[in-house]
Amino acid sequence: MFRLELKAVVQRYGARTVVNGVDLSLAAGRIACLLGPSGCGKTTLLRCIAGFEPIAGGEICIDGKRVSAPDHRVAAEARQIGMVFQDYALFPHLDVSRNIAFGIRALPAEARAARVAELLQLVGLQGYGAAYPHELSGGQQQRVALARALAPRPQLVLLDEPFSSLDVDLRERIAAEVRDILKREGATALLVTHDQHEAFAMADEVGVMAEGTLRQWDTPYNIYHRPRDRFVADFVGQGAFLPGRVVDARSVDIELGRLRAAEPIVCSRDGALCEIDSQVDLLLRPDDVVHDDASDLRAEVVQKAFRGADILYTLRLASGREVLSLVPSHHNHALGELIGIRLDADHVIAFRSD
Ligand SMILES: Nc1ncnc2c1ncn2[C@@H]1O[C@H](COP(=O)(O)OP(=O)(O)OP(=O)(O)O)[C@@H](O)[C@H]1O
Repeated sequence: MFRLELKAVVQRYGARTVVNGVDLSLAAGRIACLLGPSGCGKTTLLRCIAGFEPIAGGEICIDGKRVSAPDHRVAAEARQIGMVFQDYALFPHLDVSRNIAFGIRALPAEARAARVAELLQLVGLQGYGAAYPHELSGGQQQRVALARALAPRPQLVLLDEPFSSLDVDLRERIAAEVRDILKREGATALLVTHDQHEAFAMADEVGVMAEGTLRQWDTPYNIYHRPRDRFVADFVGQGAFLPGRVVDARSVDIELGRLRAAEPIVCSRDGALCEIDSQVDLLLRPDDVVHDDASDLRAEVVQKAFRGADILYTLRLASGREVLSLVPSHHNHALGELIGIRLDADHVIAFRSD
C-alpha cells in the first residue's frame, strides 16, 4: 500500500482546470518533489493533498484511506499532515521550543519535552530552545519550521517552496540537510519547487508538471537522462536539439558528425528503439559538446556565461543552429571567435521528428 496515492485528480478554479488528471503514488519513507514552471499547478495540487482545496475529479488516498473525492473531503486537520511553507510561518512570540511543541500540546509535559529535545537535536539546534525566531538565521528558522511539522509524527510532510527565501548558495546545502533530517525521521514527504537543483538534491522521485498535468514521475537520474518528452528535456537541465538520422542501433548522424552511443538509442516517450534511417531530434546537453583545440570541427562563440569553474558557451554551427558547451573557465574565448569542438555523449536522448 502507498502512503500517498492520487488517481486522476482534477481541480478547477471556476471554469479553469488547474490540475488535470494527475496520477502519482509515493511509498512510505520516500521523498518526492513536484517540479515545474510558475503557474503549472504545483501548489494547488499540494493544497488539494493537504485538504485545503476540494477536488473536481479523481481521488486522493493516504495510507489507503480516501481523504478527497469530488463528493468527500476529510478536514485538513484530520489528515495527520505536517506542512512547511516558504515563509516558515513561525510564531514570533513563542521561543523555539514552544514553536516546535505547538502541534503536540496535548501530550503530557514530560513526553512533550522529550520530543522537543529529540527534534532540536535532529535539526542541529541543541541549545537554541529558548531563542526567539527573530534571533535565528533563515536556514535555522526553516529547520525550526521543519521540526515543528515533524513533532506530531505526521503520516506525510508537505513542503511548499521551503527554501525560496534563502540565498541561492544556501539552498542546495539546506535542501540536502533537510533530506537527511527527513530520512533520519523516516518521514514521507512531498516538496514543491521550481528549482531543479533543489529537487535533485532532495528527492527520491521527481514529478515534472506542466499546465496542470504530470509529464513524468521518475527518479532524478531518469528525469535528466531519460526525459519522456521535449518539455521535460527542456525544463530539466540545459541543452539544444539537433536534427539527425539514425544509422544503426547505436549511431546517429548529425551536423557534428556521427554520434555513437554506449547503449542502443531509444526514442523517448514510448521507449521503443529508434528505427534505422528514421529522422530524429537529438538532445545535446552542454557536457556532450567538448571544447578541443585539436578538432577540425569549428563553431562560433555567440554567447558566454561565466560560472566560476566553467564557462557556458553558446556556439553557432555552420548551419546556423546553436549548441551549448560547458568548458573549464581557463579556456576563455571572445565572442565571434571560432573554437574547436567534438562530441562526447554517453547518453543519447532522441525524439522522433514530427
Ligand atoms: N485561489 C485561486 N483562484 C483562482 N485561480 C487560482 C487560485 N490559486 C491559483 N490559481 C491559478 O491556478 C494556476 C496554478 O497556480 P499554482 O499556484 O498552483 O501554480 P504553481 O505551479 O504553484 O506556481 P508558482 O511556482 O508560481 O507558485 C495559476 O494560473 C494561478 O493563477
